[in-house]
Amino acid sequence: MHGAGNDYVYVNCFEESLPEDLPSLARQVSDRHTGIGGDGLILICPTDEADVQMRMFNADGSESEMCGNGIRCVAKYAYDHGIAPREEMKILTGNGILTVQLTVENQKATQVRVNMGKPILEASKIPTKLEGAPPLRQPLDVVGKTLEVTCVSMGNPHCVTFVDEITDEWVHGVGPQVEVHPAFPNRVNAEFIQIVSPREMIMRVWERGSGETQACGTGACASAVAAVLNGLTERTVLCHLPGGDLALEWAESGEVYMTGPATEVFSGEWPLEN
Ligand SMILES: N[C@H](CCC[C@H](N)C(=O)O)C(=O)O
Repeated sequence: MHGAGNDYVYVNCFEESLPEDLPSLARQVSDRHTGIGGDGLILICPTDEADVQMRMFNADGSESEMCGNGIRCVAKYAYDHGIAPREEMKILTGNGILTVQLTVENQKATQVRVNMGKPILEASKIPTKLEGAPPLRQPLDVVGKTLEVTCVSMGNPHCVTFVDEITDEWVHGVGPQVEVHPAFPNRVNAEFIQIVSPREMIMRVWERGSGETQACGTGACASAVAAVLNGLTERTVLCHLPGGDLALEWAESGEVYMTGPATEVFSGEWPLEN
């Protein structure tokens, strides 16, 4: 499945039992040459705390607290496959229980609106060694330049840099340095944002553990919060990503809402003895 091109291999753990070593399974299935191919592995699991539980692993096998494009696909899968045939659903994540609202056409979910919860702005909870709540336009030294970054967590850590034009040099040159910068004890996702208007922005991302992806839902939410805090956009903003568009709203109530697509591409079998 994919959400705006951010593709993961999903496993229905209501029906499958998996090996202990999930990080190595994530690395194997994510390989686009020797595996199935994806930005990572997402498990759809039974839980008595919500309709389903989501666990998400990056392509390098590291587990993340939250995945915005992933939660939309988890909700779609749970609805379409009868696990939770409800248009409003609760999903347990590493960032708590989140509520999603499905748009259904011909008995299939097509669009999903997620209440992503409130952004985490305390530097120590992002976590980052930079100062601030949140760190706003803080200096971050990388090879050859000092960035001005704004850091926000949506349950997972994000480091946002506003640029005049997003280039490969930013994403593939600077992104990997930001990901592993010592200012981020748990590493970080690195977003690069070009503001188009007070209600529109363009984003590319170098993800923690996966490299550049076509979209990043939590990253888009974190970037919208950073844009509002820096006075660059209104609280409702359309985010254009290489894989598609996400509609974001940082409501006055404090919650961030994200609306976007979710697509099931194909299903198949992966021989576990691989
Ligand atoms: N693509 C995901 C984010 C994955 C973040 C992951 N790379 C991390 O380690 O936090 C999304 O749509 O939110």
